[in-house]
Amino acid sequence: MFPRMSTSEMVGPGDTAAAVAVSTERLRLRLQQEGVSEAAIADSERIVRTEFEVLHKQLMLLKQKQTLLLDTLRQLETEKVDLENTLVDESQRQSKEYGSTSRSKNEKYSEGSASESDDYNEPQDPAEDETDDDENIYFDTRDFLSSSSFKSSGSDFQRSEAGSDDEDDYPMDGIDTSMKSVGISYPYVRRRKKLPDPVEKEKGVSLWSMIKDNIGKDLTKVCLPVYFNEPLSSLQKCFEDLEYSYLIDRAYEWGKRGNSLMRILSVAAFAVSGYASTDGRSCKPFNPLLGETYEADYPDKGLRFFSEKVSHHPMVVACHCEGTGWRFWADSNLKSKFWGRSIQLDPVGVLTLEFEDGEVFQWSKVTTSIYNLILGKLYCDHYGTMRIQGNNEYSCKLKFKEQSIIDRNPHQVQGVVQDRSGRTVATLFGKWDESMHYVMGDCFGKGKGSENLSEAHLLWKRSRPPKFPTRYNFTRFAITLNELTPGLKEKLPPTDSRLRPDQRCLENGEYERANAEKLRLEQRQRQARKMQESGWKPRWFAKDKATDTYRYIGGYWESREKGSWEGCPDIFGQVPNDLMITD
Ligand SMILES: CC(C)CCC[C@@H](C)[C@H]1CC[C@H]2[C@@H]3CC=C4C[C@@H](O)CC[C@]4(C)[C@H]3CC[C@]12C
Repeated sequence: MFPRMSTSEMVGPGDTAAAVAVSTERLRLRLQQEGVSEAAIADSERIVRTEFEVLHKQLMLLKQKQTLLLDTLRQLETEKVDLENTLVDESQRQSKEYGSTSRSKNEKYSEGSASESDDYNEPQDPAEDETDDDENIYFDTRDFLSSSSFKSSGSDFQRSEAGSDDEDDYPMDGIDTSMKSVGISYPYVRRRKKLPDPVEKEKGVSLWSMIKDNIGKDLTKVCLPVYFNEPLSSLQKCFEDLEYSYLIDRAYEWGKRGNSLMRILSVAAFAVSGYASTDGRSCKPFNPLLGETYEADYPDKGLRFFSEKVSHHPMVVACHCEGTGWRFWADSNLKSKFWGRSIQLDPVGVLTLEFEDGEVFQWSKVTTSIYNLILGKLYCDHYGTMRIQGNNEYSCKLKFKEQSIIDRNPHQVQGVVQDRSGRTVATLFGKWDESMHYVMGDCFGKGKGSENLSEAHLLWKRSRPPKFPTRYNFTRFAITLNELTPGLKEKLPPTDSRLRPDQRCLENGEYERANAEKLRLEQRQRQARKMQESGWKPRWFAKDKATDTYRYIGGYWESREKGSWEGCPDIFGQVPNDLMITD
């Protein structure tokens, strides 16, 4: 950040004579021409030399001062970042210590003063300024969750902690009893619980050392060595958003029973739940090659998912998922901004969830920022407003609170469900990395007390961390995504992410080979722009002109059935000579 000075440049005043040689030759000649005496000439020479020395000393002193100043600045910068990290670590540690704090009821809700929240009742205006009032409307969920009133009603909140390994996928604790039958008919599928043990020992490389050479470039296009990657592609990462698909199953069931409020509440919980897997993850997913695909056939979740990289410039990934009684699709493109010590990612694109009965919900993702690129532990946060627009009675507005460095209680999400007249019928609150609850009515509205918060009902709770932790901080679900389950390899098209060699090598911990393969594929990928310009089209998606989004055109699972993958290029293989770029 600051120009470093080499020690040889930092010459002290004592070195002046050695460092500078002033020539008085021309002066002497000139004075001789004038017939000045030798004594006067020698005198003049001495005067010039001493004056110059004084000047030089002053210059050196200034230079030294500048160096010191730069060092102090550098030191301060380091200390500032350290301090920020300590604060963040400390607040995270504190927020983990549930139950250790017990505050009085009055104190408990003091941060959630009732008066500011009437902005929820305003008609929805996309241009409205959302940040101004954000600071005040969040009450402390941590304190609420540790309150005795809540503990009694949610006594089984902790229960799944001790549960057996497999019941985790479908947690029932705290959920309406009538919903317990949803999804129980899905078959059991055996999936792996750990990643392969690494073959090689990994080397540490500093991220900053990589970034500093690439300042000013688009960071998504910077080629980083494989150590910064996790063994998943962005296509597979899309599927991570569906980890808690049982919330959509419940939403479907609620709607079928005529309870559209519970339907939208479950959909809202689903929209938040997708963020839980980003907690503690600090590696980059693989950037898929143009035309790369990923399928996830998960009968154990009652769904099948499919995604394809549909554009390289800009990078767009499209996905389509068919569940039991619903369909979900999205295309996403990230706009990134580099802020020096952090990167801001703004997802562009709409997520759509359509139920068999015709009810449709649409929403967009909030902003994600990645912090501590230079120093400290990398972490990400999500913030902004998410609006879930329904085509029926209700819509929902969720606010993801931006974390500040002194935040005792980060990752908070709060929201309201409103009917068509704009009346708030239910309130949601929780944390994107923990759980979401709802309360009937408008409990943050004007003049409302927060007493009814003790009536909160659990909508979603994050699954337990895996039994075998990975260096990538994968969730149990993420661990299963790149698995080649028995018989699957033979059914996959040659474009599936699971067959990408560098990613497979990384998963196996063969870092050297992974790096070599990554370089080779990146070289290949350079033709992507050319391919796109010369009319390349995605194989399974097409752009819908009316909505400007990519929609699945169908046929993937049918081709898979037949095992015919004509028109699916061998994107991971060697580049045929006629396609090589020679420039
Ligand atoms: C500079 C590099 C090495 C470090 C950054 C790596 C990690 C933290 C970054 C790289 C890509 C990022 C993901 C890209 C896209 C999305 C979709 C968005 O809707 C939620 C966040 C999420 C899921 C991001 C989370 C953070 C992420 C995983």
